[in-house]
Amino acid sequence: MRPVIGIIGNSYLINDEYTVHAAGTLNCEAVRDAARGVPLIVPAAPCYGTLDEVMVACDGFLFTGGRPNVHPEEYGEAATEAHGAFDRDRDRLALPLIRALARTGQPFLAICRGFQEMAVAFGSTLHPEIRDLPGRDNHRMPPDGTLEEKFALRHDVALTPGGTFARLLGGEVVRTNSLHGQGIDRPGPRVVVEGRAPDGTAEAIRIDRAPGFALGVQWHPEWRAAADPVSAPLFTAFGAACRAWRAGERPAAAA
Ligand SMILES: N[C@@H](CCC(=O)NCCCC(=O)O)C(=O)O
Repeated sequence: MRPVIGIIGNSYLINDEYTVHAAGTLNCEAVRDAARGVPLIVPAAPCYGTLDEVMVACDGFLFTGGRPNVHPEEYGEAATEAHGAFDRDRDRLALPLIRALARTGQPFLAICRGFQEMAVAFGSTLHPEIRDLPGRDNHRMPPDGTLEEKFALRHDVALTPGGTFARLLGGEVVRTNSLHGQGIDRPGPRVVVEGRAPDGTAEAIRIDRAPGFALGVQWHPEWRAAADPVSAPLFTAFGAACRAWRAGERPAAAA
C-alpha cells in the first residue's frame, strides 16, 4: 500500500458563494508521481478533527503554498497593511501540526507559505515584503503571464555543504523558481537555514533535532515535480520517509 500524504491546502470562495477547501493539482500530482503516495486533501482548519485524528489518518504531510500570510501575532508582531490577507484557520491548524510532527518524527515537507509556517512554528519572524530590505531582490512571481512564466526557474540556491539538502539534492547549488513576497527575517533557535538565494534570503530549512523528515523550501518544487532534477529527489526522499512511517518504522529521537 502506498503511504497516504495529507495535503494542507487553502480555502477559497467559488462563484462568490461557496467556500471550499482545496489543494492545487500540481501538489496532488507531485505526491502521486514523485513521492509515490496517495494524496489526501485535508481541510486547512482545526475544526474538522483533532491533531491526533489528522495525524493518524495520514503517514506524512505536505504543507502547500498559499497567498494569505501567516498572522504576525504568531511571531509577536502587530498586523499592518503590508501584511495583506490572512487565513487564521490555516494558521491554527498548521502551526500546532508542524510542532507535533517535528516532535513525533512523522514526515512533513513544507512549501512556500508552508515553509513560512514551519519557520514561525519554531520561533522565527517573517518580513512582510523582503524586496523592501536593503540588498534584497524581488522574489515575487510575475503578476501576468502563463504558468510556465510564473514557475520559471529564477535564481540559484546555495546549499550548506554536507547538509541534509545538499545530500538529498546531490549538489551544493540548485536552481529554483520563486513566488513569494514574505521571507524569514530572524530564524528561530531550532530553524537551521541550509539554503540561501544570492541576496541572502533563506530558501531551505530544517528543524534541528527533529527525529524525522522535517524540511521546508521557500520555492515551489511541486512544479514538474517528477521531472525537475531538484524537485524529484526532494519528493522521492519525502515519499520514502512516508512509506517508512506507514510500515511502522519510527525514527529514533535525536540526542
Ligand atoms: N503569502 C506568502 C506565501 C507565498 C506563497 O505561498 N505563494 C504561492 C501562492 C500560490 C497560490 O496563489 O495559491 C508570501 O507571499 O510570501
